[in-house]
Amino acid sequence: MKRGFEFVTSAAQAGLKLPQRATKQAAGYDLASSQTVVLPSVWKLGLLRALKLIRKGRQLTTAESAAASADLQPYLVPTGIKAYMQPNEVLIIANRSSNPLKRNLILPNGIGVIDADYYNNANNEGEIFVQLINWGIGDRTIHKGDRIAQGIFMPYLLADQEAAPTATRTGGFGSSGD
Ligand SMILES: O=c1ccn([C@H]2C[C@H](O)[C@@H](COP(=O)(O)OP(=O)(O)OP(=O)(O)O)O2)c(=O)[nH]1
Ligand SMILES: [Mg+2]
Repeated sequence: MKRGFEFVTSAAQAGLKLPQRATKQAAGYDLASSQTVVLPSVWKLGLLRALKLIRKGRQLTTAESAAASADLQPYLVPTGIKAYMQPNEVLIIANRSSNPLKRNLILPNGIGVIDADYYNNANNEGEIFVQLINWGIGDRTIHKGDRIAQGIFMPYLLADQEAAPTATRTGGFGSSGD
C-alpha cells in the first residue's frame, strides 16, 4: 500500500466513487464533491453589499465589513475522501482547467497542498476539502459526484539546514498557527 484514497467514515455509505484518472496518461486523479452544494456568486454578494451601502449613504461599519468578508470567503467543498502516501510525498490539488472557463470556479489558494501527515488527523480524519470561489454573476450548484478538482501525487525534497520538525499535525486550514 504505497499511496491511494479511502473514504472518510462519515462518507463511507454515501455511494461515492474513489478518485479516478480520466485517460491513460492523465496525471490527476479527479476529485468529486461528496455533497450537493450551492456556491453563491461573489459578485452578487459584493453588489448587494455595495447597493445597501449606497442606499445608506455611508461607509460600512467594522462589524458590517467583517460580515461582508465572511460572506466572500471561499467555500470548502467536501470530497468525503482522504489520501494516504509515503512520508516523502505530497498530494497537490489543482483546479480543472474547465472550471474557470465553463463554471466560473476558481481555486483561490492556487494549488492545495495535502500533506502526508494530514491523513487520519485527529480533527477531521484527513478529509480533503477543495476551496472554490464562484466569480460568476449567478449562483452555481455543484451536484454530488461532480468532478471539481484533481489530485496529483508528487515526491518532495528537504533543505540541508532544516531542524527537523517534531510537531504532529492535528488538522488543516491553519491548524499549525497563523
Ligand atoms: O486545498 C486544500 C489545502 C489544504 N488542505 C488540508 C490538507 C493539508 O495537509 C492541510 C494544511 O494545508 P496548508 O498547510 O496548505 O494550510 P495552512 O493554512 O498552513 O494550515 P496548517 O496550519 O494546518 O498547516 O489542509 C485541504 O484539505 N485542501
Ligand atoms: Mg501548513
